[in-house]
Amino acid sequence: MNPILDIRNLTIALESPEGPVKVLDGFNLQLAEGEIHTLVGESGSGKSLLAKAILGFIQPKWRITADRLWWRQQDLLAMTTSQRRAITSQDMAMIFQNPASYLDPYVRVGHQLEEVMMRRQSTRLFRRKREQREQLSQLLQQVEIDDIDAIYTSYPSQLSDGVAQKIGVAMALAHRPKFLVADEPTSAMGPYTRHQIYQQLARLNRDDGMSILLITQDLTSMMPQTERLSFIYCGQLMEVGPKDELLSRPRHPYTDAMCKMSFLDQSYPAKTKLPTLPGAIPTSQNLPIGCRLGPRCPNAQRICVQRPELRMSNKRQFACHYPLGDGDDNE
Ligand SMILES: Nc1ncnc2c1ncn2[C@@H]1O[C@H](COP(=O)(O)OP(=O)(O)OP(=O)(O)O)[C@@H](O)[C@H]1O
Repeated sequence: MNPILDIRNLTIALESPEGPVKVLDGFNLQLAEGEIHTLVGESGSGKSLLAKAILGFIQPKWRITADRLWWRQQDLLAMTTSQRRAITSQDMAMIFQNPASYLDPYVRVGHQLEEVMMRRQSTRLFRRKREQREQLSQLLQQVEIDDIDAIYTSYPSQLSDGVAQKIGVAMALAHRPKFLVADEPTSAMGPYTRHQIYQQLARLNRDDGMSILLITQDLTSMMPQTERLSFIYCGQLMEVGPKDELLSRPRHPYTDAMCKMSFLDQSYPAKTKLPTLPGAIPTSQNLPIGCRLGPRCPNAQRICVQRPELRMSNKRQFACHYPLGDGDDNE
């Protein structure tokens, strides 16, 4: 695979009163051209920070290091801010988790959408206002917004969370990006609308070759079209590989737990105690040493205070001293 996005050993350290905290700890991710990839991890595991690091939405006090943070073989960390911005605005887009973070509360939604189209598309396409309006209407229909006139004249505070999220999807897709990072893009939507939005993203993937990194807290909201999955826990990569292999035969105890928690492989009789990992996700001030899953892992032993190497097994990689199904390394 010649990845369009190649991330190796990415670490993001944030300042805290106790000193720098590695909220992302040596993370790896490779994305092939046209791939749909889902990143799964519980709240606070560093998914959004990873997305922001890829797109360059970085605060000056974050310390970011990596052996590689490459986009199409270009080193993003070696670029100036304006070089980076040019690549991001031309090739990439992000659907943010919280629409309020990118909608201006004082400006009508229609005006904000027009601004995005004007900024991101070639002006040649917008010789006439009518053309612009038509394209916007098409875009809004694609994200399942029917009452376009009403939405146009609304202020963000007048939108429901679901509609605001759809506007976020439309804004991200306006310039037909080559790479989309979708951070829980449908969390405020019902299952039918989620399905429609995922269909639309899959269409753009098929027709335009748009690569997609979908971010989610649990497997029930992943895109069904996902080809590969990555599991992240407390900033560390646990396992990555083809979706079907990981779901049918997880090697990492964390992948296994996430599958069971998402009820993917079992149906539970009424009143059965649901499977969860013991304990709670640690705060960033109390991160365990070595494998950060250690204190919650059913397989953990003393050696787990040492960080396990990422092991390669056929098309998957996992970081665990005591993986499930050991002896399967020749799968
Ligand atoms: N700007 C920031 N300043 C300080 N700490 C931050 C900042 N952004 C995130 N964090 C911390 O970094 C860790 C990872 O946060 P992040 O938002 O990436 O998690 P996440 O996996 O996206 O969670 P969620 O699924 O709830 O959005 C958390 O402990 C969070 O509190």
